[in-house]
Amino acid sequence: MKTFESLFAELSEKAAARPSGSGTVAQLDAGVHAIGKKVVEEAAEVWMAAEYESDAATAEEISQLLYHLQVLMLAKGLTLEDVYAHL
Ligand SMILES: N=c1c2ncn([C@@H]3O[C@H](COP(=O)(O)OP(=O)(O)OP(=O)(O)O)[C@@H](O)[C@H]3O)c2ncn1[C@@H]1O[C@H](COP(=O)(O)O)[C@@H](O)[C@H]1O
Repeated sequence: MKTFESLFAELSEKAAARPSGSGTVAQLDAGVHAIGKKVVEEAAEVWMAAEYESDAATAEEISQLLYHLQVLMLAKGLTLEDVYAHL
């Protein structure tokens, strides 16, 4: 099963290799402003799913929020350690 760490490693490789067709590369090219909007959008979807949808739907929305947070980390050059230092 994919984990937060393994997804971050995968996305870091995509950012470096820039394979064609990667949504992550497209997001990074769109920039911090666009990625930030996706983070806010996904956060709202998490909230709505938690209040009105199933646990499974909520878990899926949370996974999407985590993905977009990782894309934002990459766009800003932040590492897992930078974030974990504050946990
Ligand atoms: N885990 C994810 C992931 N979660 C969410 N998303 C993106 O976030 C979007 C979810 O947004 P919504 O459900 O709100 O759908 P949407 O509004 O129609 O989406 P958009 O039109 O905004 O793209 C999806 O369409 C994906 O583009 C993800 N995109 C990629 N990954 C994983 O990231 C890795 C690298 O992906 P690529 O860079 O695309 O190769 C792979 O392992 C993927 O499984």
